[in-house]
Amino acid sequence: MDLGVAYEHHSSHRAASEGYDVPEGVDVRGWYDEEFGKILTKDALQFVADLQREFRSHVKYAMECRKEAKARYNSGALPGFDPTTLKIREGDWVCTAPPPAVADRRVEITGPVERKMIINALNSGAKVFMADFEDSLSPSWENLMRGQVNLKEAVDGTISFHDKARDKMYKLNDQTAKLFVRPRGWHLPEAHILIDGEPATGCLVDFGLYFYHNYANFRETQGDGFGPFFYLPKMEHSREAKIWKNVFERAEKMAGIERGSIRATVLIETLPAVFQMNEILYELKDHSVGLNCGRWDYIFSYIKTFQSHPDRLVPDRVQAAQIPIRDNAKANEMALELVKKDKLREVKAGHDGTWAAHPGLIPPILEVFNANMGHAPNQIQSMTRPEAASITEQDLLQLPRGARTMDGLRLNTRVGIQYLAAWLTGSGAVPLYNLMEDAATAEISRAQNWQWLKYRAELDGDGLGVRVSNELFARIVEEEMERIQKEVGTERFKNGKYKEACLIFTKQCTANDLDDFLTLEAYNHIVVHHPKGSPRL
Ligand SMILES: CC(=O)SCCNC(=O)CCNC(=O)[C@H](O)C(C)(C)COP(=O)(O)OP(=O)(O)OC[C@H]1O[C@@H](n2cnc3c(N)ncnc32)[C@H](O)[C@@H]1OP(=O)(O)O
Ligand SMILES: O=CC(=O)O
Ligand SMILES: [Mg+2]
Repeated sequence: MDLGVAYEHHSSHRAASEGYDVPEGVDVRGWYDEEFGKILTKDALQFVADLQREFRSHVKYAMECRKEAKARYNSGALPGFDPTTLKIREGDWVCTAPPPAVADRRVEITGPVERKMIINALNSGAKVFMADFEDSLSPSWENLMRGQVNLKEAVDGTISFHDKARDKMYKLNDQTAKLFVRPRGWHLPEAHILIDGEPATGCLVDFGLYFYHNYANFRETQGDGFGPFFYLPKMEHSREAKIWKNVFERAEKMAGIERGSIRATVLIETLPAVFQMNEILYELKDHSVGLNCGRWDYIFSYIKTFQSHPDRLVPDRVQAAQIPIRDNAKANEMALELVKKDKLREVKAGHDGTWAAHPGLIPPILEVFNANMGHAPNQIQSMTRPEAASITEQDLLQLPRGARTMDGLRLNTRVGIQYLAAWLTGSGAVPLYNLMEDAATAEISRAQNWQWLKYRAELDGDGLGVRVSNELFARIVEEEMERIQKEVGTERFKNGKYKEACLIFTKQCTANDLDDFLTLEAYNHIVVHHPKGSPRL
């Protein structure tokens, strides 16, 4: 496997072999840092290696199954309910009750595992904080390992941060949000940790290190005897949930804690998973704390699943997630109104809670949920949805409606390149044009451009009925790069990774076949192996 990784000397970092004490078969290729060494202990790495060895063939098989499903969709099939699991969909079973610590989750804040953000999020007044190794984190060695250090201190309650420029100290309040951790999706490798000569599975590293170091403290101080708690992203089938169930049970056994202690909320954010919700819950039923929807990845997955279905071209993505607009009171008011409308729809549809990408959104969201949920901690018992039983495959596969415009193509390109440039330099979530952009929204930009190029989509709204072509796209890329340079300034443009981002983004938009994930290729550009004794993979 050639990951095309870079080999660099980090003058401030010592060789891995000088520091990390690794178990048999484990090779840490990321640089050595004393703080990271407290996470990458021999015992913790042994636990990760045990998980990897026990589950790697299951993960490989699940990824092969994804490929087979993709081949079926590419030859015209539509996703649908699996007739062989009808019994599960119609069966009389329930998931275990939510642990008391997280019975009320009416507003949850999300954000990367960055030190200041973790403290701000835990102090934000939200019921839950989802600390993210996924959509909002660029998975560099630095970010991942620093993130583990930060989370350990957060669970210990000792985390602090000094903003030197503002001489401001950050520390935890007495009352904090309950912590959930979102590991990476099953598809991403962790190229800085080799196990038996192969890159480890990214999410097993995220989960394994976090669980190993925090389960005991978490259960004592945060989970009322349960936990730790997780969010599970980007799954496409219940067999992937089953791997998580087995991983959880393996971890519970290692820790000597009761089965069902670890709890997880699954994000339904791929089109195939929409037809697997019961099956996913069934697999995880003793470890479940419900489902949530990931709308941005869902849109991306819709495009990806229907990549060979030109009758399903999607309209302009229009916008990503709202965040407050600081310098324009009127625009801010309008943004908050949009957020409230969106959240009202969710609470009325029976959601027990919702996500906020920024602390400034918590008060308006709480207002909507409090007004509609009253004093009940959730709507599990009170909300009945009789019509849910009659939802058909057709309902879940409606054709997209809406306009495709030149502005949409331009915005996808401008935002996609800027996001990727930020990601390559270590930022996985960025505010762009007053919206929150992360890996999922960037995937929409990239996949939508690909789809429109592939099928020479006709763009409305320009009055000329222009069709998207490689020539048109090349011109747009050039113009949008000029615009980006003007907006960010020549110096930042020159020193940033805009050109590298542009190359990766345009290559993927114009590829003959749609790459499965933008971040899978981009990852090769951020892997930095310590050179000592490391032959090319
Ligand atoms: C599709 C999905 O998967 S959604 C989930 C994944 N995405 C995310 O979680 C994105 C989360 N949001 C963010 O990362 C940030 O809000 C951004 C990057 C979009 C904007 O961040 P900033 O530019 O720092 O925003 P802004 O300057 O308005 O921040 C004001 C304050 O709020 C804090 N803040 C902003 N967002 C968050 C957050 N999500 N969690 C905690 N604190 C936050 C900032 O740290 C800053 O704190 P300070 O006043 O102490 O310095
Ligand atoms: O993870 C959330 C999403 O919308 O994607
Ligand atoms: Mg997502």
